[in-house]
Amino acid sequence: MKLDEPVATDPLLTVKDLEVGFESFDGFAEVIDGVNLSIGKGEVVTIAGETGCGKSVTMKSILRLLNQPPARVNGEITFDGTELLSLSDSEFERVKGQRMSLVFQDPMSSLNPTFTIGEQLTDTAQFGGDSDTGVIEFFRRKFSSERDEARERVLEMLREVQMPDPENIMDSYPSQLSGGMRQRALIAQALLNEPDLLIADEIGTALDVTIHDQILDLLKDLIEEHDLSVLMITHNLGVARQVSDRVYVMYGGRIVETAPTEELFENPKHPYTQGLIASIPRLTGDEMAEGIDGSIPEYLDPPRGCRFAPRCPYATAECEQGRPEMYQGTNQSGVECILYDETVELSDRPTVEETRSHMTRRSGSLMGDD
Ligand SMILES: Nc1ncnc2c1ncn2[C@@H]1O[C@H](COP(=O)(O)OP(=O)(O)OP(=O)(O)O)[C@@H](O)[C@H]1O
Repeated sequence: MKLDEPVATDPLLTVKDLEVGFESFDGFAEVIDGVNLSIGKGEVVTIAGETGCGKSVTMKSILRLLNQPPARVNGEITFDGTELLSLSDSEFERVKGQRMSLVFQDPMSSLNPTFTIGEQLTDTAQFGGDSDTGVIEFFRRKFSSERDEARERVLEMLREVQMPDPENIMDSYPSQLSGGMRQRALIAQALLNEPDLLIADEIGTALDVTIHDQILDLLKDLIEEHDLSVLMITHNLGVARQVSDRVYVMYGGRIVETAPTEELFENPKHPYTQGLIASIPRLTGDEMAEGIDGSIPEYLDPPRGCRFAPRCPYATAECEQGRPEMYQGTNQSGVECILYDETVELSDRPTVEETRSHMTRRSGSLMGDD
């Protein structure tokens, strides 16, 4: 059976056959089940899916942030030709420190409340990629002229992320900044050491819509100016549409569909992707789907076949038998659903409107008016 997702041209990061499970008193939870993905040089890729689909576990596996045990991680993660999972901790920290950066969703928990923005960002600018600087060397450098140069770089970067009044912000503590300013500070921090790969987890999600849009616009400009490769994680397909070149839709620890962003929105194939798109609030029209009925699979005892089958309006007995193939389309797209086997008539494949009407009918019947 062919399960491979299409691969990026000139990949910077490749994840192959990733499997991640967690040991617990109740048993073994098989969360990530054979994920393949890749990010090309200069490409912006999003992993999108509902809460609990495994986006963060995938991201944490790439960054080796999961404690083993209870986690068990298998597969291959290759960054610019280097296999990451087999590196020693110090070798990995060096690659991560010098070439990857992270922006987390909650700026308050990522910034240290007891140091000023200037102190924290200058430390990153000066020591960002050096994970093994000794204490004596750390203090020698901290009080050398190198510190002034690093501070200058921070100021420049704060201006680049359009931070208002950057000189003043350098002397402020995180709690004195608004949510949007804190997010800008974190983006500045992430870019200080000119990474090749930026990983952004639900960036700006906690902010109100206007500020969120401003942050995404800023991010788009910075990605282009700094020629970054980006892996974004979001539960919001609208965000994926705004910033990414390509999208991976994740469900129940598997990639169920991938396509270039425009193609995914114009012609979503998997019933789950269609359900997510149908759930995006529409500004016109009087009917809006309420979201996909049901909940994500129980990872301690996941469905044997397609993990979406229990929630899928088109599921048949065959869907419960085994995992569907990843049917590859043209142009780096693929869908893991038996409806895309070539023996299925085009007219028997669902459209977003059909999926929307299933969802609306269900939510209507829940309200007792069907
Ligand atoms: N350390 C852990 N131990 C046990 N189970 C875990 C652990 N971390 C995550 N999981 C389980 O893995 C599943 C996927 O979680 P994950 O956080 O990756 O989802 P997500 O798609 O990123 O959701 P969210 O958008 O809420 O972050 C969840 O069912 C979660 O309970």
